[in-house]
Formats: sequence, C-alpha cells, structure tokens
Amino acid sequence: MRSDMRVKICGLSRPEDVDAAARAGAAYCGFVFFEKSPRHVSLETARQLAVDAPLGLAKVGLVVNPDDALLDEIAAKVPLDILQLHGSESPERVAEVRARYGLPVMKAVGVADEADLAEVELYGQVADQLLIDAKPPKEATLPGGNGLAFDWRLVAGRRFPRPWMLAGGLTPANVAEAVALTGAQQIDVSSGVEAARGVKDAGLIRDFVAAARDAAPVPRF
Ligand SMILES: O=C(O)c1ccccc1NCC(=O)[C@H](O)[C@H](O)COP(=O)(O)O
Repeated sequence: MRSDMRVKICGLSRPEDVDAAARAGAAYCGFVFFEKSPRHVSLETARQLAVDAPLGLAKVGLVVNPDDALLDEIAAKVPLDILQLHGSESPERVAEVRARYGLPVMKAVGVADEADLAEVELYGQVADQLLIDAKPPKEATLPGGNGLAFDWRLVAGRRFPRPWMLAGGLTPANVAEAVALTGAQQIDVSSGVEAARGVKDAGLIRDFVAAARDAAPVPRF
C-alpha cells in the first residue's frame, strides 16, 4: 500500500461519513456549501462535523463563487484547513480569498480538452493547490460532483505548477487505471462512493481509498 497517495472524500454530511473517511485512511474530507447541491451542509452541521473530525483528516470547505459574507460566516464558524473554490472565480479573486482568510486555497478547474490546460497553468500562479476535474456539461445543474470523468490522457505525463488532485467520475473500479495513466498522487471523489445521490456509503469509501492506495506508482525520472 502506498503512503504517498492522498485521497479526498468530498460531500460528507453525517458523522458516520467522516468516520468512514478517517477509518479508510483518507487525507481530506470535503463539506459542500452550495445550496443547490444534494450534499449541501448547513454551517452548524459543518461546524460539528469539523470539530469532531479526527486530527490528521484535513477539512476542506467547498464553495462556488462565494461572496465575502458567506466566507466570513464559514470562517467564523467552521474550523477548516483548506478552501476549495469550485466556481468561475477569477485568478484575482482566488488571490484575494487566499489573502483575506489566511487559508490555503484549492482552485477547481474543469477540463474537457487540451485548451483547458492553460487555465490549470494560470490558476497555478495563484492557488495553493489545483483540482483538475471534468468540465460540467451544459445541461448539468451542478458545477461539479456530477460523477463524470474527462479524458485522463490529457494530463498524462504533465507537470503542473502546484500540487494537484485528479477528480471527476472516479470509482473504486476505475481509480487504479486513472492513477496509472495520469500519475496523480492526490485523488478526489464524491459520486463514486455514494449509495444514492448525496448519500455516502462506508463500504464504497473503504474500497475506494484501498484501491487508490494500492494503485501502482508511476516512475518519476
Ligand atoms: O458535490 C457537489 O454537489 C458539488 C456542488 C457544486 C460544486 C462542486 C461539487 N462537487 C465537487 C466534488 O465533489 C469533487 O471535488 C469532484 O468534483 C468530484 O466529483 P465526482 O465526479 O462526483 O466524484
């Protein structure tokens, strides 16, 4: 089992989800502050989950084009380790959020084709981490968490200016292939560990983390 693979389980909303992520060996857990999402958590719920989370499990707050009022509330109530910006925030806004809240910022970038990789480079100048995710299709109602993968060959063999996570449509069954193709050392999942939309499954979380950590490392020269 690899010790250099870091897994994020996103969209947790119950104490048993956080417990399952921690027991499985995840490095990060994510709380979604986006009201249209089936995974949305209130500030009070997120606060309790974050306070009770074991040491060593980094707590990520996911927001979509947040204004300062929402971020002020989150920062005041929820002890987070990282903010994940999952909307169309500009590079300037990413830098502003980072400076204002003193938390590392992970910027999600949707990828559908080669041209989108320029955005990954651009946000790599201002964010602490990058989340390389599938670009949501036009008909999608959510900007992420749609369980859709992109063509992993687009990132195969590439280096990015910041630590990055691979996301989008990953499951216990395909994560090893995704790691082998891309060389990702950090992996993010939501839909692929759910029994129903928005409802996490402890068995799938366990299987996913085990499959990611068993995936063959990619030689680096
Ligand atoms: O999960 C949501 O509901 C969500 C809502 C709005 C923006 C982003 C959202 N999720 C993003 C993620 O959960 C992950 O960071 C990632 O995109 C993986 O999603 P999935 O393809 O479902 O595994």
